[in-house]
Amino acid sequence: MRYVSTRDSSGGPGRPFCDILLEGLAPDGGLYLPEHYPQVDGDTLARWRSLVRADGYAALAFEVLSLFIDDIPAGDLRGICERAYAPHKFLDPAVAPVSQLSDGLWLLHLSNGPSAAFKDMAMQLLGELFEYELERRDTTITILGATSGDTGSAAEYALMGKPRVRVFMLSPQGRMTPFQQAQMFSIDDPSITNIAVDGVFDDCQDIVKEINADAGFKARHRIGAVNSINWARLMAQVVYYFAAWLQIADDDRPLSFAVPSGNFGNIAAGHVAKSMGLPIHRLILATNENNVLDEFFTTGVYRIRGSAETHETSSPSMDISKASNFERYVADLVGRDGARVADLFGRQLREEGRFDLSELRAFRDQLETHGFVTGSSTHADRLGQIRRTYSEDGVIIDPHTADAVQVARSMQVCGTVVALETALPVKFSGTITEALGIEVPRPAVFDGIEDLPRHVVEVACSATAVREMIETAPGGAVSE
Ligand SMILES: Cc1ncc(COP(=O)(O)O)c(C=O)c1O
Ligand SMILES: N[C@@H](CCOP(=O)(O)O)C(=O)O
Repeated sequence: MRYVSTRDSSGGPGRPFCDILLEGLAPDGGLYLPEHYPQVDGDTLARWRSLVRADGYAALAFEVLSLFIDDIPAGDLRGICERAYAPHKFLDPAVAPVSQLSDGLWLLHLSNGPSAAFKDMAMQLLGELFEYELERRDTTITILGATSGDTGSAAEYALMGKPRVRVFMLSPQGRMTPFQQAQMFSIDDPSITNIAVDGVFDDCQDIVKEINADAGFKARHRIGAVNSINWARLMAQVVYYFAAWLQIADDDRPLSFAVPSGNFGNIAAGHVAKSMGLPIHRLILATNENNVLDEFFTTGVYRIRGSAETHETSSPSMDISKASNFERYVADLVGRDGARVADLFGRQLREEGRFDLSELRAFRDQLETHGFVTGSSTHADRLGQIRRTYSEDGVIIDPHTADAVQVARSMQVCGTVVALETALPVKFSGTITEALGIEVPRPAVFDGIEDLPRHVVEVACSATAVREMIETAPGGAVSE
């Protein structure tokens, strides 16, 4: 499989997987996509159903990833998957189990990994892939990431102690929950630098993109990415849509997935799974009050918002108003026309802050072809769904999962619906206590993290300031 940038109109040959794994963002500012989505037929799905039952999640991951990666020998890739998805790393050895609520809605549990959020599902794999490829090339990488609360700790847990990796993680100062801050900032590792930026998540993400666009700096420091701008993140997330379907559907019937959405990574993986032939009826996209994506699917207009218009909500990890991965979906909508994507994302968004695809035939047909339906949720909705799910089923869901459950329950989608559970409630205990009046159970592994010393530096919202930090930190520039 070869990969091309969403903004590439050259028609030239694509790049191999391991190159784009390390590169993250394409040099033209676009995001990498596979040249085509590999197709999976009914016989393969039937074989995978037996496989996942007998051999578990890692075996399924190997099968799915083999369709996207042809530059790692099969035996090595199998080992990578087995290490990434070793059952002992997850609170449930099934890795991504499902359960059903009494109203019929299913939950896909994705937050049983080391950092208690769905990001672990991809980040554990990325940690293994980076280590493997850096050793094979005998080189190093400087990971520059942005987090609104969950990507950061998942990445740091996955990369901590890996000798060829340095991490610089930007987060919006004061906008993460006390638990999320404690999780990240308590990490005491000289190769990990937590940077609290005076801004919102989108500012952090913009800094990451600006620094990536500086080709000289990127090459000098071997800048790589762990955000979902890195295709490997999305690819890993595709696996659990298959895992859910294989666990729930015992025939060929389609399922719908309700996905709490911010940066459009999680649901983009669902779009890829559907495009590969997984029987998916609807992709139900749920936003919080920061509803740029809901607005797009309702009107055809994509209008990004600045920090002043980005609400601080009780599902804070989704306080995002510029959804990075949306570019991948738009590339599919415009038939992989790289020049058009470059114009929409590289020019129109920068100059006008918006673009309008309402007249595009593919947009008008998207319900038929791609199956997106959307809605948004409020603080009151979130509290209501947390209360309802607890009182009806004794299950505590986190506020982001509650956004998905709210939108799923408010829609008349026929057939079976699976809501993606994206974090453990302990990460957002304030909101849970507000809803239920109880303390949230805490896995023993997180006991006392708030009392540990904090390792974080505060910087102004500027790429220059971050560049300087990378430049002066130990293990700096690489000389060829
Ligand atoms: C807990 C949680 N749920 C949902 C999301 C939304 O996922 P995505 O950004 O991939 O749309 C995020 C992060 O953005 C998150 O951290
Ligand atoms: N919710 C994320 C935001 C970054 O998204 P990513 O999927 O692109 O890494 C977070 O918690 O950091």
